[in-house]
Amino acid sequence: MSAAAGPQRAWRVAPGGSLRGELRVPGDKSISHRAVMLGALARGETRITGLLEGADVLATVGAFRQLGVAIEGPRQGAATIQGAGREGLRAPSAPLDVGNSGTSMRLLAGLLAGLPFEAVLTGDASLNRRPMGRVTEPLAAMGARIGTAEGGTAPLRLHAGGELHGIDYTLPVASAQVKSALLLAGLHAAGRTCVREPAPTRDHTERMLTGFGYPVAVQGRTACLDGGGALTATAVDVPGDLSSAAFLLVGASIAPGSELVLRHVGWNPTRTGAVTILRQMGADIEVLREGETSGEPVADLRVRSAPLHGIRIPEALVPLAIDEFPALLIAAACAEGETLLTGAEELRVKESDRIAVMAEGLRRLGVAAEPRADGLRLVGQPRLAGGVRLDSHGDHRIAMAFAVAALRAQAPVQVDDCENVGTSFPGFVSLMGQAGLEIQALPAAGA
Ligand SMILES: O=C(O)C1=C[C@@H](OP(=O)(O)O)[C@@H](O)[C@H](O)C1
Ligand SMILES: C=C(OP(=O)(O)O)C(=O)O
Repeated sequence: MSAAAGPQRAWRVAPGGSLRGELRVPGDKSISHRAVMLGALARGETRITGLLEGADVLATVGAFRQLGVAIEGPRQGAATIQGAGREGLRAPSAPLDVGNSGTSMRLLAGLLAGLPFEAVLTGDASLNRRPMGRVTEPLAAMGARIGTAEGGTAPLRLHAGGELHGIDYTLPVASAQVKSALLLAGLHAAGRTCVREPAPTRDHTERMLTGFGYPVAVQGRTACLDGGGALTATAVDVPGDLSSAAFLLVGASIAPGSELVLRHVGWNPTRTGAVTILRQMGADIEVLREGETSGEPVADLRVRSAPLHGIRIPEALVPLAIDEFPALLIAAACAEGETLLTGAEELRVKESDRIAVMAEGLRRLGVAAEPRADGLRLVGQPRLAGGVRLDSHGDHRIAMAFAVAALRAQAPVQVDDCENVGTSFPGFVSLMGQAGLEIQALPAAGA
């Protein structure tokens, strides 16, 4: 856990105010995980800059150290990995505990499947409740032997051996984690592995494999690779995380008098759904400069407050904004009229049931929110209730979304169970403080 997230368990967030300034958010979590993984699998020295030093990425780093990979850092976003190829991985002497991180667990399941030694992947109570059959079943079809807990959840026991063979697999859910797990397994499978997705999802694995010199054939929604090749170490610069930037984009949009510039944010089109949705609601978000770093698009963004109106969120945008819904629902809560989210049942199996937990918090904030099996309907309010206590259920994104809601509340908002903010956004409290949102750490949830 980062020092910035600290040991505090609850926050008291001051109401009102505006967000102003020029900021840089921490590195992209998805790209950081992949940089560590591919660096560990490659031959030679991979230097990473801009790496997210959040607990989730540190869990991936820790897992590779247990597998015998020499990793220096991370320090101020810089890390150096001495990769010795997949053959260089060694049997871990204890279970690989990846904490709260679904990305670590699912991608490692693919990457480690079929190795000549046994490894156990486990996590915290939240992660060990999340569905893993979506990766273990197709991996078994490739020849992997993986034991799960009852109900297909973690801990996952990856048995030694089991020669892998390629697969042509159509994903039943739009999931970049499942796609990535199968492509990583495909690297060491005999023959060709093809993954077909029902809707586009983040393509960082495909891009980064190409950057490490491993050819991936992408045609429409199908990605294929041939097993048996090698990755070559390279340098990776990780851009800022648009999923973290989303809290600032929403906060500045809803707080009158705000203006923020966010520098060097990842601007991959498979991740920009939240900005498209906010713009459809009337948000004033401008792209100041576009570029590219390590094969990933980046941009500087300017956001100014603007009157928002409710919308029917297009279902095609849901996978492109999947982690941003806690923040987007706060924008909707402050928008005029009704917002309808559908096609988002995946939100029920994240770090918490994000539909149920957001609906509960929104109702406490005075917003009529009706959860549905696959989404939520709500009617926005000109002012949110204050003096309320909101439970994030240990979900980092929910805790940050509720904190941002205070910008439109009439009295302070208390957010409970905030430790996990350090999994994806270490330094959230101080960065928001710099921008103008005052968050006071309370010693414990009951304080
Ligand atoms: O591949 C990734 O890095 C991620 C994919 C998404 O999960 P799903 O693939 O389960 O939708 C997302 O929610 C997660 O935060 C990161
Ligand atoms: C769902 C998330 O992450 P993960 O699946 O890696 O736990 C997230 O960061 O919102």
